[in-house]
Amino acid sequence: MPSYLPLPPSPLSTSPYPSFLYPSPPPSGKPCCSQGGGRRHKTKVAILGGGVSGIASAKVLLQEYGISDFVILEARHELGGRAQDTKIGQTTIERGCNWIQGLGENPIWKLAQKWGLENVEQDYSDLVTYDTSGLVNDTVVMQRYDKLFESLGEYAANRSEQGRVDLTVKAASGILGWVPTTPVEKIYEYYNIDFETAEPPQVCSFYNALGNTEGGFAPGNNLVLDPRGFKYIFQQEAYSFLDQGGKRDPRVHYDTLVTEVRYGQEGVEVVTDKGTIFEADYAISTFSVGVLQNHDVRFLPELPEWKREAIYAFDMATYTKIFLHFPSQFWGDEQYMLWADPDVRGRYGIWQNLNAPGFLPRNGSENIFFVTVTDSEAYRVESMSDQEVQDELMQLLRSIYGNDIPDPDDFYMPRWTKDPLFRGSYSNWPVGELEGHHQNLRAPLLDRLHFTGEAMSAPYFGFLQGAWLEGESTARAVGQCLVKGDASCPSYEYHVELDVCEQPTSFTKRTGGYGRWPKARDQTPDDGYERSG
Ligand SMILES: Cc1cc2nc3c(=O)[nH]c(=O)nc-3n(C[C@H](O)[C@H](O)[C@H](O)COP(=O)(O)OP(=O)(O)OC[C@H]3O[C@@H](n4cnc5c(N)ncnc54)[C@H](O)[C@@H]3O)c2cc1C
Repeated sequence: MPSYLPLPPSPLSTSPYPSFLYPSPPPSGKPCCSQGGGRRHKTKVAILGGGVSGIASAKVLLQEYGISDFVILEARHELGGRAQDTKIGQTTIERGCNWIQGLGENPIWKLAQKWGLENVEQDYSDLVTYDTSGLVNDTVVMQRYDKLFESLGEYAANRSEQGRVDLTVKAASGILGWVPTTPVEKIYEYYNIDFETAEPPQVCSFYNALGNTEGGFAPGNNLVLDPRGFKYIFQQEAYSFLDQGGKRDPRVHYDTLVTEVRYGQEGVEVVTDKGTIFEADYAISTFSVGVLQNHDVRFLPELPEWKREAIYAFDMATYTKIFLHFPSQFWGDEQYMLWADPDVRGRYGIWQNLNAPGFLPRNGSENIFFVTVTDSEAYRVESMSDQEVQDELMQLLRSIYGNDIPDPDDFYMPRWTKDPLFRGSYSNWPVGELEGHHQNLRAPLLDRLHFTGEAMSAPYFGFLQGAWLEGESTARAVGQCLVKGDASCPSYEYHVELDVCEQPTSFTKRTGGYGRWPKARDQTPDDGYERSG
């Protein structure tokens, strides 16, 4: 048997809590319930999902271990996963990931350079704020928040060093004196926390969610503005090692939905919606934690309780960008406009100007203003029609910029939570998720069924680099088992039961300092009104 862990005991034998979903037949050597009359294909490794993690896994298997006998099973018509785009007017806009967050050694930055991806430096401090009274003097609030953010970093490090328990970001902020009460204070906090984590401070783990936005790499957040879309670099990278120009490599099965994964000590069987069964020595699941939480794929035997605990203890957050295309630009040149809603924190709060200097040309035909909503506001808009959302947005914009502004001539809003292939936009580390939970999230089952994807990356969860690096590292584990034999499989830590006293959380997860935000102004912008403080 592989040495990496004691065999997880049968879910039924360790846990009095099987889920009520389906009966769990006892695990045997063969993948559970090995039967079914569909077409059968044998392969060494079945990669489930062709997003960034799936591509990185395939590349490592092939280039580092010489394993060419793999398949990628992808439900969509193309590779890239959450790197996907559409057009508004004549402009390509990113439905999903938009920034390269962290430069230098960040593998995503390296791919961007390798494939010549067009991107522009983002300046989060280039902003104006409005509330119901008009343009707001926000300097004092910003300075206070920026100070708080610095102290939060130090406080987290000190607490963690002393072995003190994790808190929510809201609790930690409150302890340090930040209790936002005005709409401007609330939107500025939202800009610094929710706009990154896609969940509110009362949910986010102080130690783990408040990391470094550049993900430990050299500072810099660059916005991708490329007509070929962000996905271009991932697809090009895949095509560079796949056969037949990539797109037609028979190992990549597009439009193929995985419906069931049967795992045992000798291998894995993967059943698709086409009735085909892939018999693999190993499988690598790249499904988002949202997909795992929603039972979109049936696992047999049922995932053990410790695995389910890890899956449900983590969060799949929702971050929704709503794009409006106008015949002319009526907003300012700043990169950001913050709206401090008087009633609901974060409602249509963060606007981005795609016509800022250095972005799309000003006064051309492509005038794009887009707003981001998260969490409960994202769920709210997802349940509304496009027209209802557009009407609300236009009412707000007219209250800010006047009744004369034109109607949009194009509109686009994705619905990530409703999409069964994703069930949200990216993961977030909530308070209550222990390091041990996260180790359980990553741990393979019976050494045969591996789990990868952005959520499994402790330092870079949520980010593209998390997806890429985790895909690579999982493929290395599988490659080692295949090439050197089961006895050399790397070990993964996992815990059938988590004892809170033995599982302290710490603030060392995300390396690279605490410079995630704040979006402090380097200098006071010349925006035509007097600032105090
Ligand atoms: C709105 C939004 C904004 C974001 N912004 C940024 C950003 O600016 N910077 C950044 O670094 N990251 C950002 N991210 C996160 C980033 O996109 C993800 O971390 C990364 O793309 C995840 O890659 P993955 O391979 O782990 O997962 P995925 O991309 O989810 O790959 C999984 C694949 O599995 C497929 N699949 C799912 N179910 C099945 C099934 N049953 N059968 C077959 N195939 C299936 C899916 O189609 C998908 O292709 C953003 C994401 C979103 C949605």
